[in-house]
Amino acid sequence: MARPARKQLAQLLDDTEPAGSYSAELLAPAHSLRIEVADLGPVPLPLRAPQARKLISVARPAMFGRGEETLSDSTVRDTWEITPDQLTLGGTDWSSILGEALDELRQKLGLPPAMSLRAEPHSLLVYGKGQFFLPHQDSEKDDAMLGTLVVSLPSAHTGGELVIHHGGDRRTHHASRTELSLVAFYADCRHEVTPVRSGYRVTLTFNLLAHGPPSTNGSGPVADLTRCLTEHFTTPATSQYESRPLDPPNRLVYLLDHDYTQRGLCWDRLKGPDRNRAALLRAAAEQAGCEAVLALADVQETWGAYPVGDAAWDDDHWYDEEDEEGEPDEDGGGTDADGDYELSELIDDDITLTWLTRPDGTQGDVISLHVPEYEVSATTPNAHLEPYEASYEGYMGNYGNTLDRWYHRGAVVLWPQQRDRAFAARAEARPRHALDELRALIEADDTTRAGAAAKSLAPFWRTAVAGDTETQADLLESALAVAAGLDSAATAAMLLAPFRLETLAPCHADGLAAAAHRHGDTWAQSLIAAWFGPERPGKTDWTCTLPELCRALRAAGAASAARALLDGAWSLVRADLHDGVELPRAEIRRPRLRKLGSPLTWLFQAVDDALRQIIQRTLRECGDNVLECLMPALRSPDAQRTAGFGVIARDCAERLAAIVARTPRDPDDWSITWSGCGCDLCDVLGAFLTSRSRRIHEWPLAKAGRRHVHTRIDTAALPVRHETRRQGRPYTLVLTKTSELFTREQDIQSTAQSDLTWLKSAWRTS
Ligand SMILES: O=C(O)CCC(=O)C(=O)O
Ligand SMILES: [Fe+2]
Repeated sequence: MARPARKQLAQLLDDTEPAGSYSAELLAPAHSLRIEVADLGPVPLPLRAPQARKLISVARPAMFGRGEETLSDSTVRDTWEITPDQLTLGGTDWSSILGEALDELRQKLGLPPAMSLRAEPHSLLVYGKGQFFLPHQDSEKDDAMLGTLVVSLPSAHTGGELVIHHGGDRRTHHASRTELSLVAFYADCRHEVTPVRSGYRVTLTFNLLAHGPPSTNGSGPVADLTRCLTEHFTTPATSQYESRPLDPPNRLVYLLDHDYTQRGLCWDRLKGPDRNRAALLRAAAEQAGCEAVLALADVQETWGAYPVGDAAWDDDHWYDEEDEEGEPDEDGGGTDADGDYELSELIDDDITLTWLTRPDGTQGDVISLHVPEYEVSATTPNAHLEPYEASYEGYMGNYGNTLDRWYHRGAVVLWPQQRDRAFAARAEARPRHALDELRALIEADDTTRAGAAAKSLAPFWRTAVAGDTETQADLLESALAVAAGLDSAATAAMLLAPFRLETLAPCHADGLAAAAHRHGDTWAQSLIAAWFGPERPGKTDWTCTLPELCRALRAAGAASAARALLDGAWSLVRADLHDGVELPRAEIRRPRLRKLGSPLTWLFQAVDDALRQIIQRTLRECGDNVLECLMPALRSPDAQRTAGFGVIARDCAERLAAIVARTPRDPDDWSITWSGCGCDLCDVLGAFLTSRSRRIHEWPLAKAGRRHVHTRIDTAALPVRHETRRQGRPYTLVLTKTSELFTREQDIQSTAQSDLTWLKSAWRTS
């Protein structure tokens, strides 16, 4: 089979890669730089130990940044720092020498000539014996910041090497004894300073800032890339997980090699090879009629893996890094970058876009969009890059041992500009914008286009809208407005169906009413029925909005929508109530029924007369356990103000009076009403239970039979003790009716009596 276009495209971009590198080094004569430190004066170079000690006397322990904080922790970073305000850098030729050096470094980093680099002093660092800086990444303090420049001053020392990591590769830089050594590296490179073993290491660090016009048109094989894009967007996709061919993809996600911050992600500040590749892709996108934007991707890979020997990370790693050259090979096998695990096969990979810039490149949005593998293209496989996190799991069921690795990568995301396809591609990432665009079309009376665009959302709309209640709440109002403006009732229903009932609030009443007017009552009823479908809420808490929501719906002329919501809500509460009253165990049943008191109150406050009467009748028909729901509801602060509760109070009073009036059980009546499953064992058990006189039953019974009888007794919560006498064969099951048979009934009667007294005074029932 021909290679998919997205793979050809990745290959094309590989062939055109310029000779850029993630770090670059050069030397400059020591005399070109003159450093003056406040309170000390000029610092002669090469530096000697007494001078270094003087520097330390005006320095402070260096801090390091972690997230938003700046910390001082000598187990992470142990070095002395002099801040830029204490420094004056000069020398007759310094600015021209630095300018030339920066231009050479720019070239070595693969950046175009149109771009210029500027170095902004950050600090002067002095490392004495044993001092170091653990692996870290510098924070990008400025939008234009591209990386870091470290200028090591000539000074005799051993150890104290600057080690720069990128994509499984690392480079070690030793400072010169006689010259200035300049090392520049991109901001996404982890780097460290190994402990100084003797002497002093002194460095000047600079933020590297990039300036220059954005590169607009990439040279090279734009025509081939254009052909690949066209092919990608017109050929049915194939997925390793699906045998049937899919629709042609609506998106191509090309993964870049470097990681970027949200602020730092823009076309003219891409790093190393990313820059040229993105420019080529952008030019090809224009030719192929595609939109191209930048994005950030979170990538997770799961590999089959096993540890190699015992090469664990140990304290000596500072000194033996040359021995650890672990290169992953083409197919991903081989040793991982740490040299700790042998990778076997790639089990799974998962790519999520987390940030998407706007087509005009000005801003971006936080998104969470999963990208299927048939939309992904990358010249550099993840395995060739350095993960920001890795975790090894021992034996994992089907897969044996696994190694999970996580990467952050920049990405170029492309989609066909063709109207509806571009709309769909953008909408999946940003449903909010899709709704705004649809509203704008509707407001401009372009309902034909709005209809077609809205319809194109169908394949992914449910997933796109399936966020938390807050996300949904942000979308529902617009979705209702759009639905009300669409000609097609089916498309309007598709747009609204994925919202959940919990999201629906009184503020949505007007929107829902408008949509119901546009598409009819039956449409609204079946939409609401869909909200009560399999994805309906598991709990009934959301019903607290019903009184206000239904009042607002009626006021907006959508009484039938209100009724549909109430019918649905009542059927959920009714089902919970019926399940609840049947529970035999009081300790489980009581709290469940008590909790249903609130939804029932809200329903009463929301319903019309007809439904209220239906509910009252249903409650009347329930068994006496329904009191465990109704009495707490009648005692709630809202009860007196709730229409229809007077009738409930009267019904309860009648029910309670009947319970109080029951003749107490004869002291010699040990009969228990019960019915079993109809099997022979249940027949025997039933005969014993219903007998007035028998209290104890001794029953030789094998294990399976004993278990059946236990289960029957326990699930019905019968006042019967069951014990097994482990003598003879089979053992004997001894059943004993307990006095709870009497006390339970007495308790029910005395609770009923006190409830009745309270009802009579609080509700004036007679
Ligand atoms: O001293 C060095 O070479 C590097 C210091 C460093 O990494 C930093 O200041 O972030
Ligand atoms: Fe650093």
